[in-house]
Amino acid sequence: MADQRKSFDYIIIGGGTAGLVLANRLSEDASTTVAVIEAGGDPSTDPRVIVPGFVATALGSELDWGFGTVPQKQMNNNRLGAAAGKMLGGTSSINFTALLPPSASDIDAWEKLGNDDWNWKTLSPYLEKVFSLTLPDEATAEHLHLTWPHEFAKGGKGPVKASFPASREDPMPRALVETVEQLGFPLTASPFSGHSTGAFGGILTIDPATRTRSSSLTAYYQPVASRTNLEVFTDSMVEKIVIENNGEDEPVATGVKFSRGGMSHVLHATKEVILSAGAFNSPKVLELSGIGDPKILHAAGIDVKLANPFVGTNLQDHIVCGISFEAVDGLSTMDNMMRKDPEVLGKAMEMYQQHKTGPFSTTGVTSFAYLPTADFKEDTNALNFMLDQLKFSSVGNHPLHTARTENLAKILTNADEGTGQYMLFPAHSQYDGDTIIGPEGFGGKPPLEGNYVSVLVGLSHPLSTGTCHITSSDSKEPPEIDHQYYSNELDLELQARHVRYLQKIATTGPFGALFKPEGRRNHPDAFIGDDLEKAKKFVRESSTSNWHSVGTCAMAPKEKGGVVDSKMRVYGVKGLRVVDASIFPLVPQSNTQSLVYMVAERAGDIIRGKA
Ligand SMILES: Cc1cc2nc3c(=O)[nH]c(=O)nc-3n(C[C@H](O)[C@H](O)[C@H](O)COP(=O)(O)OP(=O)(O)OC[C@H]3O[C@@H](n4cnc5c(N)ncnc54)[C@H](O)[C@@H]3O)c2cc1C
Repeated sequence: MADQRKSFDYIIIGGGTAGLVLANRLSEDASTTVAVIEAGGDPSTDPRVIVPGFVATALGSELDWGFGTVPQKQMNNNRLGAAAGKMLGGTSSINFTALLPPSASDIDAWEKLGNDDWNWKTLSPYLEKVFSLTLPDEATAEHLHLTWPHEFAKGGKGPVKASFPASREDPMPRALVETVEQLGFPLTASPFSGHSTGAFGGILTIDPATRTRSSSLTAYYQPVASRTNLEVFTDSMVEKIVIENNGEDEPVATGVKFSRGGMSHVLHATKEVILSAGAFNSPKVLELSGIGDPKILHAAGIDVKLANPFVGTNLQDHIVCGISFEAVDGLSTMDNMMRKDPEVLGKAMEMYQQHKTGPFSTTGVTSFAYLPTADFKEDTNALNFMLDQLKFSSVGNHPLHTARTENLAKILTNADEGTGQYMLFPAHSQYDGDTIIGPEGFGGKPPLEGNYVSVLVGLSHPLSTGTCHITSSDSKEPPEIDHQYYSNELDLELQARHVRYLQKIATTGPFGALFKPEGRRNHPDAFIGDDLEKAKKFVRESSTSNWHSVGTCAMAPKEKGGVVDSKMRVYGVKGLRVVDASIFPLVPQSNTQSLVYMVAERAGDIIRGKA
């Protein structure tokens, strides 16, 4: 044990993205004692975490919980990877570093469903509190058409450092922006404004000075690690929250039981236990502690302390599918890196070590677009049909389904809102079959021959929801994860339309000029043409997780499937909050790390009575 102290004001379960933000903020007051209990280790000196381009080597290793879904019925029974970081920094230490803030209307929808004060106005100031953004030099900014980030760059003073990965030598990001503009979708506003559609050069949470990963570990923990009122217990697996009935009207969370080095320990919390174990492990810890659906708890042999059938439900993710298009000769892609060509890897290492440039200085993703469903722009019949189907789809498998369909209907009828998030990755990608990343590494499948650029699209507002539950009382056993991707047919319909549209993007304007007209693609079924049914077939067989799982301890009124209230307090238990991606009631358009940081900062203010 780091110390002999056994009692703390706050005990945070999970030193991940949200957990370390809270650890920092709550321990600002030197008279408040804070403990963090983290299952993984401290990767502060691990190159797999520090060097952005090594990200693929961390996936599937001991730094990753290595979860996967059960076979997905609507996806040819494929089992999809469900990676999550297991170390200080959590998933912010293993993610692809893309910084895409949420859209305002999606956050406002959280308030509309019954979470008072959770709207864009109250949440957006935290963007500047969390992130600081360094602009590239003028010539690169000009090359990338970067007119929009200046205001944010001026205001953002937060500890998580962000920068642009694209360089003037790379024609792809600029070409994508110009082509998407030509297709009628110019960038409407800054992606930091909450009201933006169109394409833009991507921002990554990479420190521009050192070209290393900026995470909750580097930004929120390392600078305050010497505080004597903050203790972090690594390699410590939480088994359960201690919940007592002290004769009060409600049970009280009084401490945390965890194992370390084969020994069991208990820490006592004088104020609160805060659960920040992530979208898969937070419901697991609640269930192991006797909070959840009595049927699930009984089957696992656990006594019920508090019945709530919604724990571990409402699991959402931005399911993603993409086409890799064969590049024209001479276009430099990352395919040789993916094939682990020793000469290419050696040169890349030299560039990184000597100049902090080259493929290892980035995670590879360079540009993005938030786009509406292009088909609906002209085909109002198709749009109206979709809207009608949404009305009939109002009975889903979770009470929040109505809020989800209402939000999607609003978005579909507003040309300024995206339904798909497009991403450019400068190499081939193949997602047919199972995509669980094992020790053999990322991708799993033999690399394709040739040079490719992948354009991927993630469904911004999925209607399908799934579950994440324990099947055993043993905390070492993984939870059973079942996203039930595409179980709502409208998800398939929308995704198929987006994926079909990728072909239009890859054959238009300057971006189209980067590909061989009759070139190869990542799968024989990726030659979709106009055929929507073909697109659906490809989507079913070749989609994978965008690693944005959220929602399993939803913040919502209890009757709407809530597990926590709008102050993130677990219903029916005193002294227990959940603060992490699991509380998102509706997954918003965004990459999830930005919102996890924002939510955690706001939670810190709520707990300290500042919000
Ligand atoms: C491979 C990958 C790539 C991604 N890429 C991006 C991206 O480019 N951009 C983006 O915005 N988002 C990305 N995401 C998503 C984003 O990073 C996550 O949504 C976010 O970091 C989750 O934060 P969290 O605090 O909810 O959970 P985490 O950061 O996962 O923190 C949970 C912590 O709790 C610990 N823990 C869990 N159970 C226990 C236990 N029983 N005892 C003790 N400790 C425990 C874990 O080890 C972990 O440290 C990616 C995710 C993955 C998996």
